[in-house]
Amino acid sequence: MRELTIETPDQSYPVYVGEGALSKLTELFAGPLKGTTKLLVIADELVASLHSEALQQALPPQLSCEWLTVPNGEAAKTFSSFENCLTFALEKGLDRKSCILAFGGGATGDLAGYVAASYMRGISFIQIPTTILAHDSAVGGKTAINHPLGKNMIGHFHQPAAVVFDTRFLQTLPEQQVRSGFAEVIKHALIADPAFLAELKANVKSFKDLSADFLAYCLEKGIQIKGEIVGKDVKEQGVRAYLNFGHTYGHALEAKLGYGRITHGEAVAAGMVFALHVSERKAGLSFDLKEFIVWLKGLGYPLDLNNGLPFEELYTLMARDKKTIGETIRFVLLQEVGRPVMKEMSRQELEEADRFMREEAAV
Ligand SMILES: NC(=O)c1ccc[n+]([C@@H]2O[C@H](COP(=O)([O-])OP(=O)(O)OC[C@H]3O[C@@H](n4cnc5c(N)ncnc54)[C@H](O)[C@@H]3O)[C@@H](O)[C@H]2O)c1
Ligand SMILES: O=C(O)C(=O)C[C@@H](O)[C@H](O)[C@H](O)COP(=O)(O)O
Ligand SMILES: [Zn+2]
Repeated sequence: MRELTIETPDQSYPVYVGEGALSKLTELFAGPLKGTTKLLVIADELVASLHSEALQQALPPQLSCEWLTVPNGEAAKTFSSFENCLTFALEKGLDRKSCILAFGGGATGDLAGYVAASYMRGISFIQIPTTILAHDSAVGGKTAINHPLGKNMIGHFHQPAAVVFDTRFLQTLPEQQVRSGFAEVIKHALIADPAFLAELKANVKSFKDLSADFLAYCLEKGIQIKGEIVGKDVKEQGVRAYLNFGHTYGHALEAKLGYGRITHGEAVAAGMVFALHVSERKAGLSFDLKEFIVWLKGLGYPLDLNNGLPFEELYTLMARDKKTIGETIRFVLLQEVGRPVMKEMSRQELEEADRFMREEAAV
C-alpha cells in the first residue's frame, strides 16, 4: 500500500492506495478524525452486496454506524437519491461531527460527497472507492448530481478528509468497468505525461491480462497527475480544466443517450478522439490518431456513440458545458501530448469533428 498526499492551499489529505488500505480507517478515526460522533456509509447497492462485510470489519467498533444503500451506478446521481440521503441523515441524527463514508464507484462518491457538502452546510467525508475510474473521481473534491439538461450540473467543491482506496475491491469489477476506468488513466497520460502514454500503449493490449502491479502503477500515476493539477487550481479557474479533456463531447453523449446507458469512460474515450482530431487542426498537435483509434478499438472502446444522434442536440448540450463562457464553447485541446491548451470553438469546427466521429473514427 502507498500513501500519496493531495495538497491544496487550504487543506491536505492522504490517499491510501493498495491492498489492505481499509486498515487505515481505524487510524484516521483515532487521529485526524478523532471526535467523530457517528458514521454514515452511503453505499452503492451492488458494492454493498459484494463487499459490505469487508468494510464493516474495518470500521472502528466504538463508533455507531448507519448504512444506506443507493441505486448502483449513475442512477444514484439524482435529486431524489440526494434527498433520500439527506432525509436519512436527519432521521438518524447525524450532527456536524458526523462523517460520511462514500462506498462505491464515482457515481456513489459524487453523490455522497455532495450530501456531505450540503448536510448542515458541510460535514466531513471519506472516499472509499471501488472502481478503477475512481482513482480520478475520489480525488479532488468535485461532487455532483446530474440534471436532465447536463452532467454534474448541481454540486459543490468539497474535499474528502481522506481517500481509502483498497484495490482488493477491484477484483470483482466487470471488464466493461475496467475499460471505463482506464479511459481516465489514458486521459491523465495524454494531458500530462507522454512517457506514461507510451507505457500504456506498450503494456495494455487487452484488459484480460492486466497485471495487478501494472494496474497499481497506473492508479498511482493517475492520482499523482490529478493531485498536482488540483493542488494548483482547486475550483477550476484555470489549469484544472485540463482534467476535463474529452469531457465536453463525452458529457453531451452521456446526457443525450441517457445517464448510465453508456459508461462515463466510454463517453470520455470518444470525447478524447473528438478532441484529438480538433487538436490536430487547431492546436498544432502532431499525433498518430489513426494508430490511437486502432488501439482504443482493440481495447473495446465503442467510438460510434453519436450514431443516430442529431448534431444539433449534441451542440445544445455542449453549449451548456461548464467551461462555456457566455455563448462561447471552450474545449481542452492538446498542442502536444502533455501540453494542453484551452481554445474557443466555432459551431462549424464542432460539426466537422462530429462528422469525423461518424464517418471515420467509428468505421
Ligand atoms: N468527481 C470527479 O472528479 C469525477 C471524476 C471522474 C468521474 N466522475 C463521475 O464518476 C462516475 C463514474 O464512476 P464509475 O465509473 O466508478 O462508475 P459507477 O460508480 O457508476 O460504477 C460503475 C458500475 O460498477 C459497479 N461497481 C462498482 N464497484 C464495483 C466492484 N468493486 N465490483 C463490481 N462492480 C462494481 C457499480 O455498481 C456500477 O454498476 C460518473 O458519474 C462520472 O461523472 C467524477
Ligand atoms: O476533476 C476534474 O476537474 C475533472 O474534470 C475530472 C473528470 O474526469 C470528471 O469527470 C469530472 O467530474 C468532470 O467535471 P465537470 O466539471 O465537467 O462536471
Ligand atoms: Zn471524467
